[in-house]
Amino acid sequence: MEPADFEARAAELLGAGAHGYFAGGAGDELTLRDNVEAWRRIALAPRVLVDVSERDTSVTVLGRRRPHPFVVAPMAYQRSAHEDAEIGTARAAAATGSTFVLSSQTSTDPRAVAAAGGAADRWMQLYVFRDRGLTDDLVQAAREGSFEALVITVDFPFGGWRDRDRRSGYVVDHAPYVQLSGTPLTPAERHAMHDPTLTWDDIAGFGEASGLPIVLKGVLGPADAERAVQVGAAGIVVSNHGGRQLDTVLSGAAALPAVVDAVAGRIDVLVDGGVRRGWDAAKALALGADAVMVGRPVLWGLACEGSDGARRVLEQLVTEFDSTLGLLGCPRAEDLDASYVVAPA
Ligand SMILES: Cc1cc2nc3c(=O)[nH]c(=O)nc-3n(C[C@H](O)[C@H](O)[C@H](O)COP(=O)(O)O)c2cc1C
Ligand SMILES: CCCCCCC(=O)C(=O)O
Repeated sequence: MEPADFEARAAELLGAGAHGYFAGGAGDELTLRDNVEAWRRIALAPRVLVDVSERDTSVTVLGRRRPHPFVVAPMAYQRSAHEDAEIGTARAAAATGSTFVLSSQTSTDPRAVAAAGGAADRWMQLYVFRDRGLTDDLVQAAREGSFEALVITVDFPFGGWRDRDRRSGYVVDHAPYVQLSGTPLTPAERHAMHDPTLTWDDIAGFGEASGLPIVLKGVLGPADAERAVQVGAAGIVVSNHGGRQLDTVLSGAAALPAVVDAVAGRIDVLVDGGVRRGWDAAKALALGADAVMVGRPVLWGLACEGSDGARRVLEQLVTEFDSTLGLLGCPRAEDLDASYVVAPA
């Protein structure tokens, strides 16, 4: 099976509830679809007669050189996709030189994920729960597991309106690491774990408590990007949470240029939502992103072939990205700029 077939095959393999949870978005899923379409609408503008015999796909993020710009997005409950779960995804990331972000709603103990990933790059995504003890435990696990950064997700004061989950009545089929009780929790109960009182005033405290750089995930506008700089974040992820929170918000691709302008190189900017092909990543870097996060495609690979499937998805993205640099006449990823794309008017 080709990685391109994983999405359809995963729909057959997974139960309707789990598949709807993984695939679905908020409301009418307009943003979910627009995330993918927005990258497709941006045209590439190649240069010719450039020596592209050697290419350099590497980028620098959080002060560290990385072999390519693909970061595995944090995704909850990966055991519902495949028994390899987060350990499988972390191994796939390590095998492909991808940075791996572990969700707060991991099915697997972060220390076990860290052990499986070895020396590979990994960040911990942090949800701030009403029960701060749960959040503190995750920060502690991040320190013990040598996670390099904390990715605080700021677009989830509570869960989005997700019709697929409401209709299916989906209940997570295993006990995640952060488990409030032995009883399986419905999505609504899980959504209610999140602390909706979280504000900008709280962010610096997480950096101080953890000693780790903070990346804020879920910023969509220049004013919030500026505030992220002011509170000392090391980076932001321009993201609408894969279209799962508020339907009809703008795509990461559309939001990116204004955020990049506002940040003006002071901190790193990542983007996610709808990145499906290597050339999508090239467009993101051309518009000023330092790296991209990829979500569902990795999950589909995991669901179909476990860790090997997730690895194959990432390998294909990296190969496509490398090929894009060559055919675009821009052999170094870090030389991509706005002259290589034509965005829709
Ligand atoms: C099933 C699923 C679970 C997710 N869980 C989390 C999570 O625990 N924390 C988080 O910050 N984002 C979470 N996200 C959002 C992703 O990190 C990312 O922003 C999004 O999936 C990117 O869009 P894409 O799937 O189109 O690549 C989740 C996304 C999916 C699809
Ligand atoms: C069922 C609620 C889980 C919330 C955490 C996972 C997440 O971010 C998501 O988008 O789903």
